[in-house]
Amino acid sequence: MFHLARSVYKHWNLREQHDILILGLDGSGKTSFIESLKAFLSKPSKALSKIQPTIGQNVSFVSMDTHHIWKIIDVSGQKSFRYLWDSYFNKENVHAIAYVVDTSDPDRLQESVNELKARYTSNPSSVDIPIAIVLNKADQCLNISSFIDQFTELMLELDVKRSNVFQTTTNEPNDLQEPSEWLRIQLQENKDLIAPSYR
Ligand SMILES: Nc1nc2c(ncn2[C@@H]2O[C@H](COP(=O)(O)OP(=O)(O)OP(=O)(O)O)[C@@H](O)[C@H]2O)c(=O)[nH]1
Ligand SMILES: [Mg+2]
Repeated sequence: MFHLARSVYKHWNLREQHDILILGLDGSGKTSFIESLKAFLSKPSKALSKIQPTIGQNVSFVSMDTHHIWKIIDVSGQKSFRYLWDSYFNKENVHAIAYVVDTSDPDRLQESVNELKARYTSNPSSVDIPIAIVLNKADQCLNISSFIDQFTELMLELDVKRSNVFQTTTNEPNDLQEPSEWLRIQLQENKDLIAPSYR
């Protein structure tokens, strides 16, 4: 009886963990996006002005509620670290992706599209991973439609099952509501394809 009660108690206390991969070119605003998400969720967060370019990768854990935790993997976008993207861009390793794009720099739009496309080409089953395309630096964007068109076309061309496009400015934490809520729903609805881990 004691053992039964203990296992019920243990099961009740287990939390669902989802691993969220944050990718995008250097300087697109990935680390700012993560810190802004923490601020939106009223968690301790770093001042955006103190963020330095990421060297390699950083992992942080964010409690979403009493039963759900996100392991957020922030990988550097610098060219010399992009080889690291490949080790995560795989449905065995992540439950969802946020792909952050700097919309203040149209000259790098094609590079951003090409880097994402290349990951799907080498890992075709990644189309099962929900992906939020985060069109960031909306405060400095002059022509958002070319970004929306290119990424929407890419998602259709690759037949990605669950994708959506969002516009954000990282010093507006409320901008994080829509992408985080969308990801939360996708993670639950996609459980049959990519099961969470428990901790
Ligand atoms: N105007 C504006 N600047 C932003 C926004 N988000 C981030 N930035 C700035 O963009 C620069 C790069 O931000 P990071 O968050 O370090 O970018 P990153 O993608 O993590 O870069 P790496 O770690 O080098 O891959 C910083 O100066 C940020 O303050 C935004 O929404 N609007
Ligand atoms: Mg960074």
